[in-house]
Amino acid sequence: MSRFILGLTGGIGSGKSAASNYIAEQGIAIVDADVIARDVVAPGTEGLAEIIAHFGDEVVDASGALIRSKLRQRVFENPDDKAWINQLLHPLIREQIIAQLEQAQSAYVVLVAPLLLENGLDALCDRVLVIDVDEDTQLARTQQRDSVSKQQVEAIIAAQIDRPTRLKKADDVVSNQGDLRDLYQQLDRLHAHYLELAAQK
Ligand SMILES: CC(C)(COP(=O)(O)OP(=O)(O)OC[C@H]1O[C@@H](n2cnc3c(N)ncnc32)[C@H](O)[C@@H]1O)[C@@H](O)C(=O)NCCC(=O)NCCS
Ligand SMILES: Nc1ncnc2c1ncn2[C@@H]1O[C@H](COP(=O)(O)OP(=O)(O)OP(=O)(O)O)[C@@H](O)[C@H]1O
Repeated sequence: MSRFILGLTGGIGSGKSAASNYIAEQGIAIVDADVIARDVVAPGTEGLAEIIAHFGDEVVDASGALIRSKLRQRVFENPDDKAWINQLLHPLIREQIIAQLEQAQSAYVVLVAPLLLENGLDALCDRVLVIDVDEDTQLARTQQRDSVSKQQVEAIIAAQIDRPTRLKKADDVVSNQGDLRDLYQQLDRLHAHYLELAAQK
């Protein structure tokens, strides 16, 4: 692929969506793995049919839609269930990511994925930007956003790459410990840099 692809990652609740929404406002195309992860289990998909065959009818509601909170509980309480859902969904997600990256049209393209480094999706990218916060901030912001227990967020953090390893793999790091204005200021500088790098490619 000749276009410049920025991989954007970070742990749960680090601010990936806040960062990518801001970059999107600058006219940059975003491919979001979390959005794709929802599409591949939408009603009527092969992905959802396999989930029902494995977990049973209790993970879907009366309309046939996946009850995500139920699956989340199963997946992050049971390592075998987590391994099973990952082996089902990660190839489907990867395939869609590649298709969307090929179609994206803008000065550069951002691939946002919580498991960018864990799943080797960084191989698709020219550069990796990590959104970084400490674990207390991850816990506080995720619990404020979702109705989810501290224990469950801790289990999700434990299922992701550890912070020092993530930071070591980054080309660029943005700290999101401050307020959103502070985040946007750091992103403004990087965006200008990415436009230059993309123009050189
Ligand atoms: C378990 C599910 C149904 C829970 O859905 P829910 O709507 O509650 O959460 P959502 O999808 O928004 O994910 C929230 C965050 O959890 C983390 N997370 C999700 N799945 C995983 C996973 N398999 N391993 C580690 N962390 C994960 C990410 O940081 C993500 O941003 C869902 O996360 C899922 O289908 N996960 C498997 C697919 C996957 O790996 N998605 C991540 C994108 S590649
Ligand atoms: N700098 C900030 N100050 C205060 N709140 C913030 C800041 N950045 C993000 N948030 C809030 O913290 C929560 C988590 O941010 P966001 O959803 O962007 O994280 P994420 O990395 O995309 O999470 P996930 O991995 O769960 O998809 C959101 O409710 C968001 O509005």
